[in-house]
Amino acid sequence: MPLPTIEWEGDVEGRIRLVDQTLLPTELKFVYCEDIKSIWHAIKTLMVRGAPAIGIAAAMGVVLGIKDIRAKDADTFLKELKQVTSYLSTARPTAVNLFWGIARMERVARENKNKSVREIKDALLHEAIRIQNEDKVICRQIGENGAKLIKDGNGILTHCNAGGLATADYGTALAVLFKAKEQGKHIKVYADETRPLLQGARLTAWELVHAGIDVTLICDSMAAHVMKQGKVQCVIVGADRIAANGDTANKIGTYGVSILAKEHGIPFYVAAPVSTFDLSIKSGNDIPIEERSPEEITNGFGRKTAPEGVKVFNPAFDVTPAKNITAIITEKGVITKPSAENIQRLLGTTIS
Ligand SMILES: CSC[C@H]1O[C@H](OP(=O)(O)O)[C@H](O)[C@@H]1O
Repeated sequence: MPLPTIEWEGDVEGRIRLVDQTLLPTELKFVYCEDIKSIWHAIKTLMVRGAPAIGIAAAMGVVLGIKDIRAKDADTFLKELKQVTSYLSTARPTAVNLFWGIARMERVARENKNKSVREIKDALLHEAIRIQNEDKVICRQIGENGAKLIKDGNGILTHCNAGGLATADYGTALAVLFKAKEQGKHIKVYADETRPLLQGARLTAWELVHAGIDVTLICDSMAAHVMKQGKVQCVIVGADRIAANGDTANKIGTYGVSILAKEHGIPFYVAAPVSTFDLSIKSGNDIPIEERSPEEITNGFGRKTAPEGVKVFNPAFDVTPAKNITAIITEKGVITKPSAENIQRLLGTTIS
């Protein structure tokens, strides 16, 4: 049974329960967020992370935030709701799902503005839970669509974690692997450890070991060698924001892997829900790239690994150009050789 990454407990006065992913793989611990500051902190510090999971966390964070709104009328409530959503929007900049989740909540509030404040709050809670439950279905559809690209005996390289822990429970890139295994395909996965926060080593390897999938952990710098040895027949990664032309922001290092894949004639797949597309952004040049603290590199997991005062550059994401992407796997279908035209053809012009 897939592990629930994040769930709501109770009614509108309830709380969020989530897996604290910073403790994995050594400790599986559920923690509770009962106010908006604690969910903001959980997103910021990657206790909960991964674009779809961040979207769910933001939506549930809105429900935490409105607990403190005492407005009796809908107009005042909507004004105070804006303060809640503006605050949540500052947690992390790159994964568009955070802003997509918030926008869905704001839309529901507007649609219910002629009701009582209590009814609006109930509608917002239902929407947050709907977003979580939709993600469970969407990820399984991504798995179904992507597994068609996987052949029995394939070696597959992945980067970072786009597994159940990055979503409600089933993953995007890893959903394809889970589905391929369910179909009886024998696959061998090579998981990049993914410096500096090691989501590949700590999370992807953990998920795949528990799923009984053959996984080999490698350092990021080994990907080229493994490809040159003919061990990899395809690469599959997640995404945090996909521009209208198919340029894709994902964990730092993904762009380099796409170049290596191209050099070795290996298909490079991105798996992502439609909600990760940002059609308001024409190309990857416009995707905001989060920069994180130097300590993630100089004090990785509690050990000093760099001289005092050394300059550090720590972008958490990079952008893979559409020309390096063989196909984008979504719940609506597979977009081969992604471009503004075929993305619009599959998605239409708006993303709900
Ligand atoms: C299914 S989205 C997963 C995506 O999010 C990760 O970033 P972070 O761990 O910083 O939230 C990484 O880019 C994954 O590919």
